[in-house]
Amino acid sequence: MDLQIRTSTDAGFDTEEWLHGVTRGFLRAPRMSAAEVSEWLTRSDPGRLRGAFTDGRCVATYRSFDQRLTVPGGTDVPAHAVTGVTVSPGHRRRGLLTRMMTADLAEAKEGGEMLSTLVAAEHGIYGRFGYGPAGASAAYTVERAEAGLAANWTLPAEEGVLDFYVDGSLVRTEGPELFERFRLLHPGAVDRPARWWSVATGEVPRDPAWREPWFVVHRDADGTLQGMASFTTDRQWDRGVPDGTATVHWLVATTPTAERALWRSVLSMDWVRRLKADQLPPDALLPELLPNPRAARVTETNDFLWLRPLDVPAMLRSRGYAVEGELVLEVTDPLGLAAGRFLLTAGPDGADCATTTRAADLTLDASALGTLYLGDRPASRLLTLGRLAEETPGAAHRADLLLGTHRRAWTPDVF
Ligand SMILES: CC(=O)SCCNC(=O)CCNC(=O)[C@H](O)C(C)(C)COP(=O)(O)OP(=O)(O)OC[C@H]1O[C@@H](n2cnc3c(N)ncnc32)[C@H](O)[C@@H]1OP(=O)(O)O
Repeated sequence: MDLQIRTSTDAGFDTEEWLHGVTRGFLRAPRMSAAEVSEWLTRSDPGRLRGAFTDGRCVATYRSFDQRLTVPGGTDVPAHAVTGVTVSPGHRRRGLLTRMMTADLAEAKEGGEMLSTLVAAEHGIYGRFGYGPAGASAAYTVERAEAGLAANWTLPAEEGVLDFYVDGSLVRTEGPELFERFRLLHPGAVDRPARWWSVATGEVPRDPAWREPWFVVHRDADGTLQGMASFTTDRQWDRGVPDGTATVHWLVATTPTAERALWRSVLSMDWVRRLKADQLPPDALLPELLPNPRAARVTETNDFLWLRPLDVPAMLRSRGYAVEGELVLEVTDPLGLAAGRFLLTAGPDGADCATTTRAADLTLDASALGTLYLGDRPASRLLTLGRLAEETPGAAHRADLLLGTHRRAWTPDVF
């Protein structure tokens, strides 16, 4: 049967059928409702869509779009984000993903993009395309009885004000500006498009099981918004017997005071006996914000953000470095997009990076460089794992010092 890969700019690309292909591919529903289709088409930045069509049906989907990514040093850089990758079970392992991804990455390179990002559904899929795990996420559970919080805990007036039960419209109005301040504090964080806020506050059509979350905000003593959190409790659902679990879906705070106030406020609520949060960094402050840090347990950790270099000099020049140093990197690349030998000269005042003929200090592939870029895993760890080779003795340790960061890279949102 005739099968064609089309991009959204090609004649005959059926966007509605492409959307059905995505929901099928992630086993969400055989079809999207008409309201959901219309909402997606009117509110979303479609980006660049690719799909494989046969007999009017979309059997493979792929989407890339423009994103902003925070890098070490607290600046944000443009990223070529990839999402919505699906191939229907009857068409897998025939190279459809390979065809869509290699074409898209070649176009991104051609268009001057410096790096590509994605959240990998499974660990084994994207390494072959030059992506490496670049950050991590962790799920936490806190037992209130063990946390050591006073029964009558309230926020001291000098630490600001907590406002509970705020409306979704306030979150949509004030949340984006707060989030822009917050995300520049966290390498690995990505921007939230306008649609993100509409979905998170229930402004767009949701499935019938969806429950509106609670929102709580923190303002400092000067009245400036410094934090915001969204959570639901098991009392909101009609199923099972509630056991007092509150699930924090997201919590953004621009000061330690706001962060402490928000975590403690949810844990101190009547009816709440346990707090769960699935999408935190592995080095989250949460445990140490509690009188008894042992009350917070990591229940799961995962790689989350994956990163693929496209323009090595541009991306290494764009991030910050805490110490002075020089490094020559020999980068290999199965797709030939980022290969070359590069000299990085960096320090607190800025960085330069260009191709060089000097002897290499480290040899590594594009995927390993993707892993190193945000500083989440040290080069010496990759050396031990056999993911890079040291050509100059001590070079991996020098790379640790140059590329290392004081907090782990963390992406708060799925995209
Ligand atoms: C960024 C995101 O959107 S993540 C979401 C990813 N999507 C999903 O998880 C939905 C369910 N899965 C799928 O739709 C498909 O299995 C996909 C998209 C992961 C793979 O699509 P395919 O068209 O089958 O991939 P393709 O045929 O190009 O395979 C390329 C290579 O990757 C390998 N591969 C594909 N999927 C996997 C996997 N899940 N784990 C390990 N290896 C994999 C293949 O074996 C093949 O290797 P080979 O060339 O050595 O034989």
